[in-house]
Amino acid sequence: MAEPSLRERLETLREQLHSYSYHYYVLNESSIPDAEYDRLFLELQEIEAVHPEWHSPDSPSQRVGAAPLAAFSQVRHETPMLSLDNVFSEQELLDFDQRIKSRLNDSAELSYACEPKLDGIAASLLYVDGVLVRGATRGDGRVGEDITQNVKTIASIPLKLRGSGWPDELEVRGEIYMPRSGFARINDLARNSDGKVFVNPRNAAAGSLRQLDSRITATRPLEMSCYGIAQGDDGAWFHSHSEGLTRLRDWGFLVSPELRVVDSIEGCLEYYQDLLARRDSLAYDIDGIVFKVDSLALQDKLGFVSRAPRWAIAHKFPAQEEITQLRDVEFQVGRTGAVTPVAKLEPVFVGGVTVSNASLHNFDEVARLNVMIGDYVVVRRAGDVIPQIVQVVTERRPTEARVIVAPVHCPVCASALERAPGEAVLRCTGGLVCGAQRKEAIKHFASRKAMDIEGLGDKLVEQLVDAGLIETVADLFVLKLDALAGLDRMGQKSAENVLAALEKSRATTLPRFLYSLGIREVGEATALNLANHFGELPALIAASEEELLSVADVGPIVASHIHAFLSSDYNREVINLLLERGVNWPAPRQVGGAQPLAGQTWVLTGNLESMTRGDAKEKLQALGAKVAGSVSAKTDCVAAGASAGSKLAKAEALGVKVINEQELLQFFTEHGSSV
Ligand SMILES: NC(=O)c1ccc[n+]([C@@H]2O[C@H](COP(=O)([O-])OP(=O)(O)OC[C@H]3O[C@@H](n4cnc5c(N)ncnc54)[C@H](O)[C@@H]3O)[C@@H](O)[C@H]2O)c1
Ligand SMILES: [Zn+2]
Repeated sequence: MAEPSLRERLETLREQLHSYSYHYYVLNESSIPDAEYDRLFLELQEIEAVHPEWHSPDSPSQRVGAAPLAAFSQVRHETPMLSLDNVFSEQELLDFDQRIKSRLNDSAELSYACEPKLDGIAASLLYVDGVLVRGATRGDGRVGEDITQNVKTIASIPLKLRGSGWPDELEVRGEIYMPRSGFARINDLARNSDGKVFVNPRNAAAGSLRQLDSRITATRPLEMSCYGIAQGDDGAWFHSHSEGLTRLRDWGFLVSPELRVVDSIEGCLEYYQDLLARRDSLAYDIDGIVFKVDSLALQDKLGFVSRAPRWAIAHKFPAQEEITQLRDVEFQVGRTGAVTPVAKLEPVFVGGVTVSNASLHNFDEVARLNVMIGDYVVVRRAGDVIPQIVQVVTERRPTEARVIVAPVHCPVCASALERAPGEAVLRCTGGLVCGAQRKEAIKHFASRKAMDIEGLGDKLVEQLVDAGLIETVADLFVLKLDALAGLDRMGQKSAENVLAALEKSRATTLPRFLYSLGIREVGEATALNLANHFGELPALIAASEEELLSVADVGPIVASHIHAFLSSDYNREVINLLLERGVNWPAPRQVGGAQPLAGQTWVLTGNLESMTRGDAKEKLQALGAKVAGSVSAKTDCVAAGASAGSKLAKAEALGVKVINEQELLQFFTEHGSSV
């Protein structure tokens, strides 16, 4: 009874895997996440293991990659380019080690080379007499595509070898990949120009490399990291994998700086944990670790199976892309009124965390993804980037899937939504009438770089607004102890602390104050420029759009935002209340020519006792100085606090003027900047 259906399952799996592989290897797209592919592949292998009589040489389990595209000329690999077997758990890795040991009668010399498993596309480079003569893809492992012109555009691939001692013929293998920063860059470009947006760096690398026009490849940020040497008959010039790679490095190839050799499987496990912990901070995607028996003599003894060597294994990391269902879409309103569609997902474990929300950014993105409620989607969480929906698994779209309809009214205040011409973003027109915008505006006002009100975090702001205790930022300064202490999870002591922090925050600076107002597109730098330019608030409020345009870094759009904000009666009322309720900053100094440090570059280093480095920086900037992070011959002065280190030493070496904290304080006092 069960037999026929298992057989059917096998056929379905083979068919599906063939189709996914075709998309992946030939079209450079993924129909499903790798993790899903791996699960299906494993299921296939398990059925085939129980039913060896169903063996088929054409099964995906027996094959490497896919046949080359006819558009490229073909390259035959003298030494086949194989795949790797995978393990997903510590136990499976220990089993691998046991298998190795039981195959080798003597495993005394057994050590493993450990390398990151870069997620890109495998390539082979052939050098004759030290000159690159051919580049090829893996293809189906025996026949690949000739991509010589394309690999020549990749800067980390030497066209001629450095040093000496290479064999007459050298075939090097490695992974061509796209670093995450380059991937983000080309996708941003594509989004802004309606170009092709890639799902992940691997697809981007494959698509960029397999171009018939190498000029396109040349514009793509690709790199190649080498991890192997195809041994010809005269493979006697190196005796271990790691030795071979070290030679490659000498000859000018990029070899992973993470390469290590360990003498036991425990060392492999440690290596795995170490790199897993650092995964997000690497410049490129890796999907696991590759462990290889280091000794070539032992590799020879172990040999190969159909699609992979016995002496190597890939220990995969938890997936950074997973499949899940889009349950619903909610609309969030931000500080500037931008309405963001947020995907509510069936919770899924991806990139090391459980993800249940993902931003869909805006309606252009919804349209580009062609995503509907109820769809199965691929969620990617890699590096420190927030989770993204990168793709819809169209073949699994349920019949009851619903279109995501853009709202016409703000979900929070019911004001009309508008979409400025040429903008992808939908905005609530309610301004501070809108509760959502108000909450966000208050959170921003209290934040560290703004009014820096300690203890007034996001949660508390929400509570205060929801309880009707505050409506605007000005209301913060008339909060009563009883009301505060009466809030959930608050208590007398914390309430007192919040009031003390509010009291303390009243004394601020003009740039901070301007920044804290949350005017669209007015960040810290613009706020500082505005303060320096106008010197005092009334002059800024009275400024026309034209006058605003003469401020450094203020263009027409920013000028119109500033003008609109400061012209609103509502906003002016809030500003007046803030001033009435005690928010203040030091009186202005002479504006313009009176900036004693104009044109100078200063560097702050070491620990200051009387103020934070941020405060000192603000004061120096207010006096006209540019504050840099490193010392050079162009530095005018270094202010060094206690235990200053290398920057101080460098200043001294370069003969740059150095002052201590006392002298810095003195300077501030002389120039009317209170501390
Ligand atoms: N999503 C899909 O639809 C789909 C389809 C087909 C394959 N896949 C993915 O591809 C995998 C199978 O593909 P595969 O056979 O190309 O390769 P693989 O990723 O399982 O392992 C072999 C490859 O690893 C690469 N590699 C990276 N670093 C290496 C190193 N240091 N040493 C040796 N090799 C290194 C090489 O390119 C090599 O060819 C599957 O596990 C799946 O995740 C996904
Ligand atoms: Zn609103």
